[in-house]
Amino acid sequence: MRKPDGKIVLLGDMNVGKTSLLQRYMERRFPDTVSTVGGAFYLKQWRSFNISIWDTAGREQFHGLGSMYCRGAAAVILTYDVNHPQSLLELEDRFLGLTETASNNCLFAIVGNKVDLAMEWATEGGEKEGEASGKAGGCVSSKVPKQVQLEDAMALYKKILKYKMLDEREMPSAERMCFETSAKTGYNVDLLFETLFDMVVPMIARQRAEEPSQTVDISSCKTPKQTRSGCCT
Ligand SMILES: Nc1nc2c(ncn2[C@@H]2O[C@H](COP(=O)(O)OP(=O)(O)OP(=O)(O)O)[C@@H](O)[C@H]2O)c(=O)[nH]1
Ligand SMILES: [Mg+2]
Repeated sequence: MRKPDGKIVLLGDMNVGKTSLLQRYMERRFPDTVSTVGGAFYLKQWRSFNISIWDTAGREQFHGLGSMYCRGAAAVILTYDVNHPQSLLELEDRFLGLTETASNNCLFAIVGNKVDLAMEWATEGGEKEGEASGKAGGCVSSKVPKQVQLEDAMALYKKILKYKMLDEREMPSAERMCFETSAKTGYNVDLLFETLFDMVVPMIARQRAEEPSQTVDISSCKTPKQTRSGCCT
């Protein structure tokens, strides 16, 4: 199997839905999940590139592994639960530091999952969206007001660019990189992953073009002169 050309990593607190998002996208379903131990990855072919998408454990006890999974990552998906403000704070307090090992021009997406549980989603017609994918989000009465607004995620995105000393003018806008999703209904899940694939592939192609070619052009090598004793110099 060819080494993946690029890597995307999902980070975030336990229970925010990292595994569910990845399984919704790769397996087109919303299965029961158990809390992730360590990490696992899927391989996705996008155009002519192989992208590995790494799911990581949010539990504190696996925290140290996060920077290993982030090594060389082209994009990091920082995931929170729109119904739990603490899960957004954790991204800055606990997870951002793990991304030091990611590539210098690593992209950051901020993803607020479980939007189907938020009241606004139901009234903004998200309910219909849920029905479209055959999974209505349930009656409005079971909803709670969304606790984390998209503006909060965009503010964090801008903070991350500053923290990484990246020029906002050269990076994708916060509007483009902040998503609200539901792994349960599928809402915005394809949009999230495929937006990132489309952004990561040109970066990989550029990186490949800049790498010294692995093959040696022997035609340019001079033929070694033979000494009297028959050794080459
Ligand atoms: N309603 C709803 N439930 C979700 C959604 N995504 C995940 N869940 C549920 O939330 C729980 C945790 O989901 P996981 O995908 O295991 O969360 P995780 O972030 O991978 O958790 P760790 O592996 O412990 O880090 C499970 O019961 C999921 O079914 C969603 O979009 N909407
Ligand atoms: Mg998981």
